[in-house]
Amino acid sequence: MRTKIVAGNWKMNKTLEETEILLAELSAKLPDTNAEVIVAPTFVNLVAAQRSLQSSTIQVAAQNMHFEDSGAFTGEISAEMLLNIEVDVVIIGHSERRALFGETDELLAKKVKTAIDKNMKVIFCFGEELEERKSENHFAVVESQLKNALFDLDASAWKNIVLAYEPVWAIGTGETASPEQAQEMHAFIRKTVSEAYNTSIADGVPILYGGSVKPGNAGDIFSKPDVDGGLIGGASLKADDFVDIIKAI
Ligand SMILES: O=C(CO)COP(=O)(O)O
Repeated sequence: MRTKIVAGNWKMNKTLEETEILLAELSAKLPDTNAEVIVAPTFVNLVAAQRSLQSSTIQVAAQNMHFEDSGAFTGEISAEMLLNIEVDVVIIGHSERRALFGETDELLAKKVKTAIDKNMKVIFCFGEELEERKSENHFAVVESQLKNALFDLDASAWKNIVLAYEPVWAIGTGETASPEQAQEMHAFIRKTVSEAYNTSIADGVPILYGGSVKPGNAGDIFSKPDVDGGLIGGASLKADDFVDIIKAI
């Protein structure tokens, strides 16, 4: 049985006060669930989030990190700094980091390697753009994103990897991949991991779907056999919506 995960990527949203209010609400309303629940507030609010969630099962993740431990990297945050505040989950490779901040597969491979070396859990994001789907290149794009950033990892690393398939055309657009499109791609991803490693690694790795997941569509998407949960953007910023999505798993 694979781990089910519902993770909220808050992106560049919520002040300190808003973070504390949302987490208090979420903690109070969190349903009984076997799924892991993760929230990723912005860096400056991670310490407060950890404090607010001290007696909760909700885990805290960072949205990004640098691959070096320290040094002259203005504006960056290291794995060491995250671990020092007890954050051991990190989102790497989000399409906004790739598209808006120029993060390449090569850079992402370094970040993943550092996080894995430090025994952190990595939520690795990838997915095709609209043009790539229209030209039917989506499988090739996803395969190369996985290969370039992950397939040099030792087999033992995979116990700490979570994959998050986020088709760029579905992020923040209100347009979701259909449950069938998500299942088709997730099955392809699992096959690709199986060919690169083995079936036991492929069967064990949680694959999340992300892109306009809402309370109204979460149940259908999560019902697919290769969809192990979701990475939620906009709908994770409202406690009631996020709770309803958790209930749908
Ligand atoms: O990018 C996402 C999560 O990382 C998805 O964002 P939305 O749920 O707002 O489409």
